[in-house]
Amino acid sequence: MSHAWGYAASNGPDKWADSFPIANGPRQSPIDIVPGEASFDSKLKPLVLKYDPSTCQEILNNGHSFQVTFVDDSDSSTLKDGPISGTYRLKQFHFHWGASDDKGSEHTVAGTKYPAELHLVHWNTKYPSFGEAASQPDGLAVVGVFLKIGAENANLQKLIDAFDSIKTKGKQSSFANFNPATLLPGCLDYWTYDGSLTTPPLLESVTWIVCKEPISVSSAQMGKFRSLLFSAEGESECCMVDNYRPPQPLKGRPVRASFK
Ligand SMILES: NS(=O)(=O)c1nnc(N(Cc2cn(-c3ccccc3)nn2)Cc2cn([C@@H]3O[C@H](CO)[C@@H](O)[C@H](O)[C@H]3O)nn2)s1
Ligand SMILES: [Zn+2]
Repeated sequence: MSHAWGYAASNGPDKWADSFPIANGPRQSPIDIVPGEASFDSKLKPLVLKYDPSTCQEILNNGHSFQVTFVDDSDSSTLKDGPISGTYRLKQFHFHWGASDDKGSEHTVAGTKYPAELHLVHWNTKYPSFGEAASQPDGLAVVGVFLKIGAENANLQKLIDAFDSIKTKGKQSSFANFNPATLLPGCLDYWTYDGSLTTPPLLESVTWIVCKEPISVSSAQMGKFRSLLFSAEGESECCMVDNYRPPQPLKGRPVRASFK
């Protein structure tokens, strides 16, 4: 497989190890989180998330998901405390979702799949850049938030309203003054473990912080996610769905809980 990875049978997660052998590494993500096997750690601090909406830059279809990218040249939007030490800057957030409401999340909870999962990607400012941090074992911290079918989510709707301008791969448009904190659940209890990027290059540099409480999304809003395309303008249309990697072997890693 060339480096044109994707989620189809020909280039999807089962094929990634051909070009990215780390796919079979010791700390791959996502995982199935089994609450009864997670250990409460009283030393884990509450998450401190400080986001400045003015650092929100653009929304883009990168051919694998859609992402909202932030200006990260200062400590305006950061993650601190929780399981990490130091300051991590917000780089971007994106989602993974399914072709139907019964699947789509990357992490699962005792085998339960959610229809989608939000990832807020942060990099450790002890390193000079995202790219440098991405190759370090403590370089990245990703906050995962599950989406559960329920009431329409007005904050997600602000993203959906921009979809017409990013329908196809490579499309981007300016996207200003969005506060990612509006996508966080009310309770910030979390599970945490050492893992990896869930897309190639699958680098084992991520401290995962997965929130226990989901946020709501309506089934109609999920339908709008599925109106995006993996394909570029002029190519045969391929709906952007099932852009999730399935759970990977835990290989003895501890999963800690910030709550009893
Ligand atoms: N499912 S998840 O685990 O959360 C994520 N999965 N992938 C994510 N990103 C893509 C990515 C690419 N690379 C990377 C690192 C080193 C060499 C080549 C590629 N790491 N993560 C997050 C992401 C990265 N980027 C861009 O990566 C470039 C290469 O480092 C960098 O020059 C740009 O400044 C930055 O914008 N954007 N998003 S997150
Ligand atoms: Zn992701």
